[in-house]
Amino acid sequence: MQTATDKQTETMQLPQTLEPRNPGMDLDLDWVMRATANRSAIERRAATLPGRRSVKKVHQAAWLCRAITCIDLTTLAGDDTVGRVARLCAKARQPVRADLLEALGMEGLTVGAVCVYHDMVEAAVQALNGSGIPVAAVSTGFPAGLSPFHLRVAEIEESVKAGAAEIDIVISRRHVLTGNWDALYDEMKTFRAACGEAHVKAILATGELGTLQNVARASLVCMMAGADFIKTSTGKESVNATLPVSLVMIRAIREYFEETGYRVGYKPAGGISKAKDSLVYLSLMKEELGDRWLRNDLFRFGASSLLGDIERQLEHHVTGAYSASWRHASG
Ligand SMILES: O=C[C@H](O)COP(=O)(O)O
Repeated sequence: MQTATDKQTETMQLPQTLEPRNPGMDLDLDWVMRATANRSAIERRAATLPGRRSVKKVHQAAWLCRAITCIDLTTLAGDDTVGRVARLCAKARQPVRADLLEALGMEGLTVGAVCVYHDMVEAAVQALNGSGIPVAAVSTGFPAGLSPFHLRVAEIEESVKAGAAEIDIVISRRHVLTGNWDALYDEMKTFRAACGEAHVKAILATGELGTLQNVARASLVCMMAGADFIKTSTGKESVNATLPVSLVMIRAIREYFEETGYRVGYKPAGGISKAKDSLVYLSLMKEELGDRWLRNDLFRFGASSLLGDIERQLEHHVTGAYSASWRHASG
């Protein structure tokens, strides 16, 4: 008989490439200026999310495995070394202990990508050779994005040359804060072109954009300029991924899809370290955008420590030893 995990696994044969691409469009300033965000309504809706039973217990292990496939396993530290990146890549190839994966019928499971600074791209590409796991490089003067423009463009080109298949660019927050949407569009379009065949994620650094309305408008402008993903944060701002910001960005993605027919991906990043939070995000994607956005070509977590907690929770699922806090959180 087919188990719930089997059913989930069927739809978990995930593409490792990000299709279809968003070609972008001309900047539509009227549309951008129409975008608003009602903070209190957004916050009320966001507040209901974590308390709800987001995923039935019988499906939790399969959903946690799905969350793993959506992780951009990240190290972005000044003291990164080739050795640390090699260890991270080994974890990316086999994110959970083999006996747990076997017990769950999830052999062959990998994370979505490995995310590093430019200098570590080559080491990651080598360590992931043959695995099909792409390397994502943070770029354009990450995290502040304040280096000379031509150097930011050159950094993208260097990372692509070194083998990065995905580029996580940071936008100039000042363009948003001053309402200079033309400048943001041109910047994003130039970054997009420099990526060539590599997919581009636009990091909005939402914690520095002032208002949810700015988040909505910046999301639209980056999608119009051809972003394949929009991403909340670098992980280095004082406020990173939050549920209210996620709702605003996800709804911008929905609006863009309804208007253009192109699907843009979503990547919440920074401070997501608990398995139960990953389930809240997956439920949010399912409720707001539908099942298509539950695959890793359209959804990623930017996270350095989420995998460890998911592995612990999967162990509890396999051994039947749920922690009291997990039981409480998941109903
Ligand atoms: O893009 C990924 C973030 O930098 C990771 O942030 P984190 O270390 O808080 O998980």
